[in-house]
Amino acid sequence: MFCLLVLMCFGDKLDQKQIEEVERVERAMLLNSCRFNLLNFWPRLSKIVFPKCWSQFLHLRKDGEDVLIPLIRARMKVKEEKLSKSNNGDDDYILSYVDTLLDLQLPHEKRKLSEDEIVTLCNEFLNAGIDTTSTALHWIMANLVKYPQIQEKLFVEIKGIIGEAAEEIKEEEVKQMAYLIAVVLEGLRRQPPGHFVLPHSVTDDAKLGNYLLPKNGTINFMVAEMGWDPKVWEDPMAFKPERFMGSEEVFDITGSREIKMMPFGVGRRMCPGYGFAMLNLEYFVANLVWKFERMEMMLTCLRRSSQW
Ligand code: HEM
Repeated sequence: MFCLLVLMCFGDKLDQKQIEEVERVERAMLLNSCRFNLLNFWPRLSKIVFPKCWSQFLHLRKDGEDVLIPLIRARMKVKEEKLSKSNNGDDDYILSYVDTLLDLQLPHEKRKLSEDEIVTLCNEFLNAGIDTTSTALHWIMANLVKYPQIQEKLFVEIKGIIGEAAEEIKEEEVKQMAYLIAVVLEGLRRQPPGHFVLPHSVTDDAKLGNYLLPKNGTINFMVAEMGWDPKVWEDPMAFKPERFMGSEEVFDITGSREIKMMPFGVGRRMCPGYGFAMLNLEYFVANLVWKFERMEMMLTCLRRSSQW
């Protein structure tokens, strides 16, 4: 997952050492982010009140820049070389996240992003996309191990669509697998990777039931509890993908019609990576179930043949 996101971010396959460096700086930033939140309360004052925390933040930030800026500059060079080539329709060039950031023109300020801003956006992209997806994948696979009958049903669906001989399930095939999609949705309902969204604030005084939400007040949402609400979900703590089956339409995870769960948030600030995350989860779950079940079958045959 990490290598995939790094490839999408920088467009080049990095070597193991570079990947490890990116992982080290991203992890350090992520693990310390709660502590550094302290500095947000009153930024000018908190720098003075918490000097140790501030200097650790600057140190980690500098460490991150030292690792990411050379990768961004290398990408800039590759992009310039590509532009200078007469043949522009060149084939193995992958458009990366950094490419789009380098092209971006801020409409109001009429300027491009600075290197510093690009580093921040790459940090956000990598930190927001990696642990969320891998945590969801871990939980879904754990449920499939716990409930072999669900795994079996999924295996039968996959076999029916791709045929017994196929080695790998492709991107376009996973979208035909209704039960697979239901398994992924049930995983995100039952164990959403984030129990909250990012902090939001109300732009005006608002009333919610008997409560007043004052203008600029920070609010958040109990994402996990929404998915476990017995008024909305029957037997909410059970893992039952079937609850997402039986309707003609695919469940609306964006909450644009009604909000029954919101693992990716909803509205304008909803996770921009939700389509990619869903595809990743469907792809990995399907291929893991397919490969390991087939491997298990082969091992059983081998075991049997050795007994004969
Ligand atoms: C299962 C996987 C994922 C889950 C559950 C998830 C969930 C979320 C949630 C709850 C938010 C906050 C939304 C809000 O505050 O209203 C968010 C924000 C965000 N996500 Fe995801 N996410 C996932 C995967 C990804 C991936 C793969 C990417 C990128 C490739 C990504 C990029 C982002 C970014 C950049 C933001 C910040 C958006 C902003 O500041 O407005 N996420 N995500």
